[in-house]
Amino acid sequence: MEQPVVALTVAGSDSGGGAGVQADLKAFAMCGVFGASVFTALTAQNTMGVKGIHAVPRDFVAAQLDAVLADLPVGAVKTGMLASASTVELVAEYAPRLPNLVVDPVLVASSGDRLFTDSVEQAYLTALFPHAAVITPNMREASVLTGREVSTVDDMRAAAERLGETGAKCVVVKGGHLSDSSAVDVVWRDGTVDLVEAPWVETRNNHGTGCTFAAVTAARLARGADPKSAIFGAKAYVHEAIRASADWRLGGGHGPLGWKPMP
Ligand SMILES: Nc1ncnc2c1ncn2[C@@H]1O[C@H](COP(=O)(O)OP(=O)(O)OP(=O)(O)O)[C@@H](O)[C@H]1O
Ligand SMILES: Cc1ncc(COP(=O)(O)O)c(N)n1
Repeated sequence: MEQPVVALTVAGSDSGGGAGVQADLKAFAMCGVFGASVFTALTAQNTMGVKGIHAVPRDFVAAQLDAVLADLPVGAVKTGMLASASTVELVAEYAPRLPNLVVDPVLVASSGDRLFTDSVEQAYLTALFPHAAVITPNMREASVLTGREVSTVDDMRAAAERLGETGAKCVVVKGGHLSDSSAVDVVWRDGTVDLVEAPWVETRNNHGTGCTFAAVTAARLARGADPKSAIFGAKAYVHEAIRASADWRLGGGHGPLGWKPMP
């Protein structure tokens, strides 16, 4: 009998259900992958913003990682909100045991609220990125991480090349914050750059797009896809999921994405 493929998310809880672990597990399920979850933080959050963060102590993040890795055949790992430099460093220590590691360097929520309790940029750049199969900063995160403005596709390309110097095998700079008629992401791999595009969907329901993109990438890597096809599949899935909820009015702020099973 065929056994399920397993992916693991290491991320924060979004009490509003749109982002974080809640979004990741939904995306894994839509890709036919069983999801395990290590919580790094609880957030008191809704579509309007982040009201509070309660970080999980480092030792208990480690205990969760130990429990999952000792028992389940994890095929890929996605990290989201890691909440503190200490947790970023902890995940880096575990990285040799984390296959197909997709790092979404979450710094700020779509509401503009900070999602970390101290300065995590350096820990991402020097400790975690060198272990990553794919990293997925958005434009704002790429700007913070490179110390340069990222507001055009050329800037995204330059940022992707610079972030490739950290040792990450593949870099996706996501363009969800480009005001354009098309949603363009820049994919850097082995010194070559590709653009991946989808039509722009006019909606305010974009809470969790980044989490979902990285989770689908990890799910597809776990199922054996190569990085490029995993990323192109994630782009197609996110487009469909945004379309599925484009007309919803759930909550007073940035609403969540819908879902759609993906072969
Ligand atoms: N309105 C939209 N229409 C089509 N694609 C979109 C839209 N908004 C975002 N995307 C796509 O969703 C993916 C995630 O991009 P985005 O830049 O929003 O990430 P993010 O800022 O990390 O997400 P989040 O809002 O969850 O933090 C990218 O592929 C981006 O192009
Ligand atoms: C727990 C958690 N993880 C990640 C995000 C980023 O998602 P978004 O930028 O869509 O708010 C979030 N808001 N909350």
